[in-house]
Amino acid sequence: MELPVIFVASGVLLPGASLKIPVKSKLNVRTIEKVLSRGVVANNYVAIAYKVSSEKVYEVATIAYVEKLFGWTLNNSTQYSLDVVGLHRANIEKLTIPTCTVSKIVDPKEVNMEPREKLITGAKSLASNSTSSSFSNEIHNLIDEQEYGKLADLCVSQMKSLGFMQHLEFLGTKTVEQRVELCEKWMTDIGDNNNTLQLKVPNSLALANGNQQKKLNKRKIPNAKTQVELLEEKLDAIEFSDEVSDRVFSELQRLKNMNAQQSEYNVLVNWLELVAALPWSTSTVDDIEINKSRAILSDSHEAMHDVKQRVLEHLAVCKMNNSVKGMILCFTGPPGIGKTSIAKAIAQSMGRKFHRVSLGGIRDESDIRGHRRTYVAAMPGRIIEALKQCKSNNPVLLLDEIDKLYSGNQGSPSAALLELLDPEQNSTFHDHYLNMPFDVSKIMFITTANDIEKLEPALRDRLEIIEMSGYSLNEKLKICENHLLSRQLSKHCISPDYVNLDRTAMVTMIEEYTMEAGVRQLERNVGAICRHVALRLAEALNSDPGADVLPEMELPIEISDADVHKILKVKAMKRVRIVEKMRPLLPGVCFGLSVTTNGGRVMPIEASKSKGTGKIVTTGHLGKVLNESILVAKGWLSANAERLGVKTFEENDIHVHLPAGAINKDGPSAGSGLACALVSLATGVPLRSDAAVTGEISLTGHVLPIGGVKEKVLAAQREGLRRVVLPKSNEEEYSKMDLNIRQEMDVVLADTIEEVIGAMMENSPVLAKL
Ligand SMILES: Nc1ncnc2c1ncn2[C@@H]1O[C@H](COP(=O)(O)OP(=O)(O)OP(=O)(O)O)[C@@H](O)[C@H]1O
Repeated sequence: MELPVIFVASGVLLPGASLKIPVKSKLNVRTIEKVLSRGVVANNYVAIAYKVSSEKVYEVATIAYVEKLFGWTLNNSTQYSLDVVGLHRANIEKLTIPTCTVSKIVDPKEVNMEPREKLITGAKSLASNSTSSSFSNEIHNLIDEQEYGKLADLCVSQMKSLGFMQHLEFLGTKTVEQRVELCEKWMTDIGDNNNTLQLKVPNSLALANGNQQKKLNKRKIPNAKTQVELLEEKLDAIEFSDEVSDRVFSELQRLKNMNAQQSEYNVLVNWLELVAALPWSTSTVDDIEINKSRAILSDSHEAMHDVKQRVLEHLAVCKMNNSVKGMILCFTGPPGIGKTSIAKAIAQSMGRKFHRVSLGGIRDESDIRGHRRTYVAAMPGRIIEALKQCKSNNPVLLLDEIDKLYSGNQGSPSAALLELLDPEQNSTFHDHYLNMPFDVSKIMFITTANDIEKLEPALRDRLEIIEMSGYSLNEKLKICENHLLSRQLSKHCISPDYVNLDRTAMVTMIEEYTMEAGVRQLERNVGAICRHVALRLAEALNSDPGADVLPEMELPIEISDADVHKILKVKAMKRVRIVEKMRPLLPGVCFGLSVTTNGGRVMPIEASKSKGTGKIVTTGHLGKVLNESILVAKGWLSANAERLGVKTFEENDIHVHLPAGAINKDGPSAGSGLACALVSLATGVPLRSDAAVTGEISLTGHVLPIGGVKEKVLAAQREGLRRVVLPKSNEEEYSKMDLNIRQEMDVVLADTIEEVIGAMMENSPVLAKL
């Protein structure tokens, strides 16, 4: 049989025993990378071969089963750790690295063997000295079944005082008889030397001693004792760095010397439990294949081609670099557009674990870094807690809503994030509770934010920002058909054959019952439809509980747009179309466009005049920049009044109002809209009621670029407007938009205020004077 071969120079794996092999040599690492880590962690068999000198390999090997394979990188080199269980002895026939051909050494049946008293007594003594109940059970089973060869194997694997060569000698024995003899000999030797096995003690005395021991055990506080022992076992199995190891084991020693009644006892136990539960050296092996990643991303997400492309580029760099150090993605955009779900897809395509840490509303630095152990009810921070749950030190960690961190009295959480996300510092991330450095540099951090402007500049500087914008109607339809519907149907346990959701019904659901850039409300609406269908199905089933088929019901249940109105009218608020409410437009009213954290929206601008002295009144919670834009628009109009043949507002007071008065509004992009509203007010000519405008203006009449082009155009489309006037300088962003939207919308690119007014007014005498 041909098996991958792992070389070991100390420690022998006997059949029935298990062994943890830290794989450090290049030869073994290469074997693992070539053969073992190809997508499989367990279900692998290997031959463990023993190096007796630098050139010589012992002729007998162990065929072993790989229970676990861990991989991690240290100083740019990959290391592994194998957990193996011994199965058989085997002769090495041919050694061709990375594999070798071996033939099993088959033991003759053990049934005819006379009971071996010496072996049995020694084994029982070993069992009674052992703390592991599974080991003593196994010993007793083997004694009962008279499997003396296996019993000898198990006993010898526990004789820690034997050397490497002695263990090899034992492995090389060809018959059960030889094995048992050797084992008995060593049991006696050990008994002579240090009494470990206590073989010399007469049976009756040993029994009495055993009883005494049991009584003593009863008197101990069993839980407290076992807890510390278990902790020690767990800690022993972890590979710590020297610095951490010194600290952990000195604390363990302190715990052992402590009285369980002391108040610090539990604090120390909890701390050590955390240390033992953290993945200090446990990582998953990255499995990045660009084609596979591309397929995962496109299967799980509709549209967002630019974002997927950026993500693939990012994954390619991770693959080439074999590291994710210093690459922190930040998905930004309105809610419900798939920021969280694309991060999940990234983790899936890398073969890493995924964990989401929600940072919304955090005010306290200790939420991230933990509390010092001296505080009552101290806890580790969210990062260490996440690592504990992931059980791997290289997960994809999603730091959700980093724009919603606030600074409180207890320090600034953003400052703690700075250290966490700094590639130079995060290999020694310091959690106050853990109070030891933990290497978080292998974690792939992904962050999300609705409003990137709210981030601290230093934090923003660390992030690679990927802007995501809302979806058009067609994109939402595709998402609904291919993802949301099937997800909601399976959530409500409804077969897709039972419902048919009409396309017009979906359009109604999107246009009339949602007003969002993403698809979260849409998913909720689909959920409401599914609940309605579930109710109808359940009612039909109730009428005849024993029926296999649904009685008197035509399947699939057709859901038309009329049904959508019926179902959602009671459950969801029908959206108010502000544009329709304002039509027909009066002179002085203009549709502007703005971007909020919920996506783009159409923002009406209203201007009216009354007799007065040229004063300007503004209402609607306008910010400083917006107020200044009004002055700029008025200034431009006054300067050009003569040319346009309009009166300036010297004998009038002007009132400018932006509805939805409770919402703060600011920013320069309303400049073009304000200029249009004032020109319309001055001339008495209403603006087009199917058009919206956005753009900053200068006093001399130039139209300057703005942000959020896609969001604004999509908002206009959602509101049923046909024309959008954009600054010419934003042409590039506009040209990157979906072809369908560009064909559907009539977008005018303007460089000057005159061009804007030309596009916003039709058939007006003013146009001739421009
Ligand atoms: N392009 C898409 N294709 C398929 N499903 C999508 C797409 N975009 C969003 N979804 C689905 O919409 C739902 C909401 O997405 P998600 O929770 O990722 O939004 P988010 O951007 O993280 O929102 P928030 O900012 O509120 O956290 C999810 O169920 C997601 O699968």
